[in-house]
Amino acid sequence: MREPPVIDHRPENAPDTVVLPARPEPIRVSPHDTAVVVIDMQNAYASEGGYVDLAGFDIAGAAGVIGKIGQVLDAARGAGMPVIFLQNGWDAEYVEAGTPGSPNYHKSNALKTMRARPDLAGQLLARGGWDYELVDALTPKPGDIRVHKTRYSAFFNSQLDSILRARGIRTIVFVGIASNVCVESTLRDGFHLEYFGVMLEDATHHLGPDFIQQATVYNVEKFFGWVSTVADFCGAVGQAPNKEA
Ligand SMILES: NC(=O)N/C=C\C(=O)O
Repeated sequence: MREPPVIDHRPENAPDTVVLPARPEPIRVSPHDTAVVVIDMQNAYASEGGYVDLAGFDIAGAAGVIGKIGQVLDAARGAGMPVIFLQNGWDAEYVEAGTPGSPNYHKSNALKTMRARPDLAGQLLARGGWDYELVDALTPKPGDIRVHKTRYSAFFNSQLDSILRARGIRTIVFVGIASNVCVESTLRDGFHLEYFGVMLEDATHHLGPDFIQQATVYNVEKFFGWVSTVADFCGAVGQAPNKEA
């Protein structure tokens, strides 16, 4: 079988690019125009006692993902790529969460859990609280960027698009939780905004049964972007000249 062609959106012979092995095709990336976007690695989504644990989802896979994301971030920072952490949630009064006139009010499992358990009122995904904070192991380093978001897609009503465009970013490497909700929503919106989205499948984790992860990987690979792995990402960007050098 013939090898698939390398996907490359830059002029021929653009400097400082490396080929990232990916499905369905390898894709050429450059530290000059690639950012790593870390979706919602907050206690809410990755720690025992956080929102998704309290809401009854299985978070057993989250611990492994934290370590994988740490490897990705070390490689990205070493290559001079921007690292952008998204944090999902709302103000302490939950104004940003929406009223009963918002679908979010009815679909958010955090809001539903708090309505079912009044002892948790004010604790889930509220800015300033433990649940909203990033997990300790992924504390941002100097130069990393944090962006607040209030809905599943990190592009909606946030600073993300401006931050990426101001830095000339064209390719976004996605890691984080949950593959099938905020990662996929953001990658899809990125596609419609003309970003090339790459999901590192072993640095993401899903909410729901295991087939859900496969469904997201299928959607990304077939319709919205590219799927790669932590080892391939670290191997590829490890060869890229550091743009600060
Ligand atoms: N970060 C996410 O994918 N969030 C998914 C569900 C939620 O925030 O309720």
